[in-house]
Amino acid sequence: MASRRDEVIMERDFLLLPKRKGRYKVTLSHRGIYFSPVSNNNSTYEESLLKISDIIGCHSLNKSDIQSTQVSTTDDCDKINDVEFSFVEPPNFMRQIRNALNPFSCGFVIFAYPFVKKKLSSKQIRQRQIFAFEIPSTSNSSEEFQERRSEAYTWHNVINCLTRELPLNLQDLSKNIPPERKPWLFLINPFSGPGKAHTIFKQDIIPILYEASIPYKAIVTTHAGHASELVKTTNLSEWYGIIIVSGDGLIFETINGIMQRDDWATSLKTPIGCLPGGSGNALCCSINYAAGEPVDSSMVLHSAFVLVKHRVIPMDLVAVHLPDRTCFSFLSITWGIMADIDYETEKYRNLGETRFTVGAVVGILGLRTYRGKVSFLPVAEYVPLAGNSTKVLSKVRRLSLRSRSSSKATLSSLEDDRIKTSAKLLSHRSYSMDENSYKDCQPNAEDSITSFHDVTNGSSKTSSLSNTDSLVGDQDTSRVLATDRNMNDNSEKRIQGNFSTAGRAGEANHLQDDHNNDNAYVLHPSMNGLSQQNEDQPIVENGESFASEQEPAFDFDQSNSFSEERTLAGSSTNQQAGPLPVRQNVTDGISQQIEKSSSHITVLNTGSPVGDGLPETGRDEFEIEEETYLGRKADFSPVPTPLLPALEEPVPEGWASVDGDFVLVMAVYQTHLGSDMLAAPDARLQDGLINLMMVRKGVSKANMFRLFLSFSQGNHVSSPHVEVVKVLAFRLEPHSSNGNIMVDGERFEPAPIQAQILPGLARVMAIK
Ligand SMILES: Nc1ncnc2c1ncn2[C@@H]1O[C@H](COP(=O)(O)OP(=O)(O)OP(=O)(O)O)[C@@H](O)[C@H]1O
Repeated sequence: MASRRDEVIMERDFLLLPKRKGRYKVTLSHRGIYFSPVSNNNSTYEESLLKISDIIGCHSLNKSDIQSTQVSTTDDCDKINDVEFSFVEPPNFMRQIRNALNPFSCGFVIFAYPFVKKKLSSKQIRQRQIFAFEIPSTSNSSEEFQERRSEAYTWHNVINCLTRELPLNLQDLSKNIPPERKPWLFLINPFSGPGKAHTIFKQDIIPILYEASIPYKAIVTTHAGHASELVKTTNLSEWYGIIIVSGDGLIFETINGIMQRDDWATSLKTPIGCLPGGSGNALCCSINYAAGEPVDSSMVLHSAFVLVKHRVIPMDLVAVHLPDRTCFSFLSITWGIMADIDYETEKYRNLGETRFTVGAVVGILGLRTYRGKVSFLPVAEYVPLAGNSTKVLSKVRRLSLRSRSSSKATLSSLEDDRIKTSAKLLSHRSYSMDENSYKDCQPNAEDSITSFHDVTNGSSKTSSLSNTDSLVGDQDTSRVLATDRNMNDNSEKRIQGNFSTAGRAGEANHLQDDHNNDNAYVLHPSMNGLSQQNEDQPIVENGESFASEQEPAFDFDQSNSFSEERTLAGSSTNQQAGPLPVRQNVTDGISQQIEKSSSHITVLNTGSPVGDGLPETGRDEFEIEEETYLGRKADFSPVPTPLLPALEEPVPEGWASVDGDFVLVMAVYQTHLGSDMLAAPDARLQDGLINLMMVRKGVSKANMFRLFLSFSQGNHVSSPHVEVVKVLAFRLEPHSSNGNIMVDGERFEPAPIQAQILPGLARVMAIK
């Protein structure tokens, strides 16, 4: 018997359906469900383990429960539930289980997605496995049936609590009843990428939602801008989260729609999930990568798994000031070859990711350069290239970031739905990157000594920072402090900004404020019914595959249930879309912050760019509202961007500038720009940093080919042709109107733009 290190929660004998061949001893622990045949002789059997971390749901096996759920459809829901049940037909194996049930069967079905080795490959991929456990009956009495039934419920409920990471009452297991989930809102773009988003949703996602007992509503977008219109007016509190089944364009549209609401700060707490339906799917790739899931063609299943098993995690956004508006980006800003590839291959989006490969070849063969100026606020010392040489004489120091492991502290801090974390800017050069807590970084003597990772020689150093220009990051103490040579003895020129992140409760909290949803279009998958197998995914029981019968393909359009826009009957607050958060220069922002005068968060005067309009006497310290970004109090006010002056004004002191000819300028804040483009390998969803990369004129086409080939592994960051700088803010000033500027895949005319990181502003459904 396998050794177990965790506590046994429940244990008893079961029969394994549909065969009922012999009894199995089944033990439930926090780690998983162990089971092995009960032998009548002395022979020993190997014990199997279904890990809780691989299980997405558990349904009751009780036949009467299944029937009662099926007949419990109301008039309102009839149509939807017809769709539900006609689509989620039991697959072959599930049908066998269903047929094996009798009216007195009691037990539970487990839906798990463990990693298995892919056939003819060394790759590990997740695969659906279904196990049905029935409690053997000992008599025909109704008392015995009731006992078995209530015991089966307890198993089913406890397993669901464990899979949803809900706290368990170990004293009285029957008290563990997981709360119903709040419905999820899916927005599906039928024209994204190769146009498969709708099919993916029907074939791959609905069964998984069913297995995980997640109620949902799906809206297929009918036009560009549809998602934005919806999220601007919908009562978002009705939904657990918004899940985008598309590419990155629809995520951009959704986030920017939310940011146009008056209550943007509150609304942005609605978690955003994504499923890969587009051609690049950069956020899906980045989320999968952060979760340790494969980032490849099997991504739909892995993304769906991450989605169902997610926690709510803060994600950085970037405020982008364009000449005529502000938008909010979650992915990247590109100019030069990457932007050209992205824009010029849009017409080939039906090729999926291949369009980027074709575009790269065309782009490199006709390599273009663009003249302009890039200014930025680095978090580490920036050592510029010598002249126009493509050889980096001295590499930029980069930060050594924390590991990608999950931060329980962050998650638990979110559950209070209060600010318990904050990132502080102690000066233009200092920034806390601690994922766990963004602890206070009040300057003191200790702070002047800490360590940084110097990529030039790969060594960690301890450095005294007084009068240095280096970023200092102490990973262990969660402190980052740096002093700026220009600011050190000049408090008037220091900025001390604080970006606070307020948390949203994780799922457990969401569930607590669940409510009855009477929306006619919300689908409620049965908690107890049986699911259709995704035909691409063989069902495996104990490692044995069960070929599924060919199910007739469901005609989605005929159902008329998802293929058209649905009004959110009863779900709209009729709230007017708020004014687009306007670009706010530092002066305005700080003036406003003074008016609010609050505790906790302190912004010191930034010096020159802030000068106008501020009282001379008030320059040292201004206070801004607590919960600047995410608290409810931030609603109805523009998003503060204290690092950015007005676009017409010069950049502040302490910024670096590079003027010249560029092949590429790229600012990335997610790891991936596509499944084959590990653009910023050490980026994190919530590290509060922009990875600014520049390739200057002079690089040969052969080297550009090499550079693009090295992209898939993220090795381009160590290429001598690529400058990588981690920055908090930057400005890009093209000297001509040629080319394209792409923000999250959306094109903008080449014109001056500037951007600032907004740490942890959004919420995503991910696993860290
Ligand atoms: N029904 C629709 N008809 C036409 N355009 C739509 C519709 N729904 C959404 N859109 C628009 O389609 C655009 C492209 O979508 P999206 O970026 O999600 O796909 P993609 O470009 O193929 O994927 P990726 O960004 O990953 O390359 C978005 O800007 C969105 O506004």
